[in-house]
Amino acid sequence: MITTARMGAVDRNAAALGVPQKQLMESSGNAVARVVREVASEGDSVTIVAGRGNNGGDALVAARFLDGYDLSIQLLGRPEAISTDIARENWEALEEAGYPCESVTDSAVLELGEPDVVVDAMLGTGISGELREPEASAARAINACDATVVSVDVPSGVDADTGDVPESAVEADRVVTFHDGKLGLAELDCEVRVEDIGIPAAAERYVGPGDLELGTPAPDAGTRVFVIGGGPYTGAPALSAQAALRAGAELSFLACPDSIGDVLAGYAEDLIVQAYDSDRLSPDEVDDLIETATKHDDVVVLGPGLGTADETLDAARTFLEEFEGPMVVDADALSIVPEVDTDATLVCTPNRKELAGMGGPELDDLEAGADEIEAFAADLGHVVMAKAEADVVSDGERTRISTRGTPGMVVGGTGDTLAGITAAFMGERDPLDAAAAAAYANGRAAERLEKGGGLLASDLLDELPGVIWGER
Ligand SMILES: NC(=O)C1=CN([C@@H]2O[C@H](COP(=O)(O)OP(=O)(O)OC[C@H]3O[C@@H](n4cnc5c(N)ncnc54)[C@H](O)[C@@H]3O)[C@@H](O)[C@H]2O)[C@H](O)CC1
Ligand SMILES: [K+]
Repeated sequence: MITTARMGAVDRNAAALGVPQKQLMESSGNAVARVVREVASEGDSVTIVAGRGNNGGDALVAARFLDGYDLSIQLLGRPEAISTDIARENWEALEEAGYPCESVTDSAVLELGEPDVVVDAMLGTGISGELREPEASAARAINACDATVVSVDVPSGVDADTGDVPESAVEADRVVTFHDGKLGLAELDCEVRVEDIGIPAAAERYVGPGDLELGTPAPDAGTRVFVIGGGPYTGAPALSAQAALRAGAELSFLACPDSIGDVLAGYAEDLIVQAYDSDRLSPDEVDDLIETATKHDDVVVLGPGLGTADETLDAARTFLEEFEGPMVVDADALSIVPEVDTDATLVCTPNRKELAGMGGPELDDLEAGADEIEAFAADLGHVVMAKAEADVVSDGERTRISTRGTPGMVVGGTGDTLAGITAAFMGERDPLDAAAAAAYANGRAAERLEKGGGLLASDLLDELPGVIWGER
């Protein structure tokens, strides 16, 4: 099963891999025609009712695969109103080649007659809410006639994600949907066929620009990130907190020992430092930290630069046990995740060594070990983003790989930026989608800098907005 948002992301990744949407539309149209051939006999009359989006475009392609039938092609609206280039090009090709095309500009004029088959291609995944005119009248006409109704992708009007069926929706006999099943089609009383349209498996497996779009909230999402880190180290928490801002967080707070508060504040005026009265994180601070994070619906980053003092790990353990919000767990805090029972929503971001230290697989090549990482994430019950040349992100059921980045990223601190970006995205996005998008953004930032060696994690910061809002 796939959501329509994820389907859109996979489409976009396919285009980035060199398989553009128009090619997918050709496959979709072909698949629609195959189902029409199953329900119609040679010479039967087939009426295509096409909307102005790509759902209509699929059916316009199908027309070219239906020689031998008594075809009628009705476009709902004026050709100038076709909303995508690829659908318009397919319309123009039909007109040019002399197919029986009509543009219906007044819904009352949709003359269905008594066709044997109607292809319902008014609306697919682009719909929201009850059908508007002229689609609503056209749906009534389709439902009133005796024809076998073949719906393209989804019966027009039905929400492919939720399965909501508004009163005005088309009642289909058959549905041809593409690439993968849609949750919203499961309850329908008709035959649903899932057809392969030639999307490369890599478009789902490897993160691409579609994942960036899917996992990145709008720049005004208003997410607050709360980094709990520092003590023995100062750079790591500052990088996480700054990366969160560059990735669109509205505010980035840093909770740290007061011994380093001034140092952290001195790194960047954009950070809000909340120092506690101690040399390192200890259980005494946890209640306050949870109260602050919970009150403001913060996304927490726990771990960067915390160190491994016993009392610090005790504090991290208590925090995990008691916090119930979204959080990224990185670095020194990772080792305790397997021992705690938590209601928080976690993305854990171990490198190879930390992964093994958590009881996960010992791997040289993370990509080759993706199945083992998936199994580990399933056991752990949290999203795992294992980091190396390839980053492997898994929630135990879904696994995505990012091969973006450069060898220069081995430098210290690039994991800290990744944790901050992930947190900024997690405020408004599914944790797996957020983590996958963050891996892509962090890696692309390094690629854009084109440094063979000598990359600094702090170099990535300036580059992030251009990647995130320029490439999504
Ligand atoms: N990988 C794939 O699955 C592929 C699917 N394809 C097909 O593309 C459609 C989705 O196309 P899109 O252009 O995004 O949207 P629609 O055609 O569904 O319609 C958009 C159109 O409809 C208007 N609209 C929205 N809500 C309503 C409403 N309630 N009443 C009337 N009109 C409405 C909106 O304004 C838009 O203009 C997918 O389903 C597949 O069929 C591709 O062919 C390739 C790959
Ligand atoms: K449809």
